[in-house]
Amino acid sequence: MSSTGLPEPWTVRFSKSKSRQYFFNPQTKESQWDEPEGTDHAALKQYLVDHPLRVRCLHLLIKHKDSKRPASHRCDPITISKEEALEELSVYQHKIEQGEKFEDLAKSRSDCSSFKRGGDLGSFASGEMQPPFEKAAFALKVGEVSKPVETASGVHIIKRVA
Ligand SMILES: Cn1nc(-c2ccccc2)cc1C(=O)N[C@H](Cc1nc2ccccc2[nH]1)C(=O)O
Repeated sequence: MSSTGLPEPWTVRFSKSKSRQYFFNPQTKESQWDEPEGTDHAALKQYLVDHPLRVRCLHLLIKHKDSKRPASHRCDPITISKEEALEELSVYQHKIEQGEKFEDLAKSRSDCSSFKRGGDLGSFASGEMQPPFEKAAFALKVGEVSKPVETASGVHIIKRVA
């Protein structure tokens, strides 16, 4: 039995087309919706808590002059330095710690086009976001807020919501 709770060599994957998880045997190339016979259901459940196939996050992005796309619905062009962006982000970090709603802060300040949805990026799997963002997002527990995260887009605060 592997740490997944699945009998070897079964793995668990996510079907984007069906928006549900499925099970795949890399030896036989079989795939199926149901858990394979002999699955330790409790161990599989815990594995998926510790290793989510997908996460859903909100984020607040502050771009700077060296961002890969230094443009925003808020103002063009963006001229602040990365240091100034980090300084401003720390103000929002404090507001979040003081209980201000993440969505409201993202709507008012985020330079990502997801601002209109309170920074909601929807759910995503590994491989869909820039690596530093993915690493930070998948390390969060549901409800947790990250420390500042730097990507080529700028500097972010991330909140995992599912
Ligand atoms: C990844 N993504 N999703 C949306 C989005 C999602 C839902 C609704 C509207 C927009 C926008 C983006 C996006 O790349 N936006 C970029 C900025 C950006 N760069 C990111 C890097 C990682 C995660 C989110 C990021 N957002 C932009 O507007 O210049």
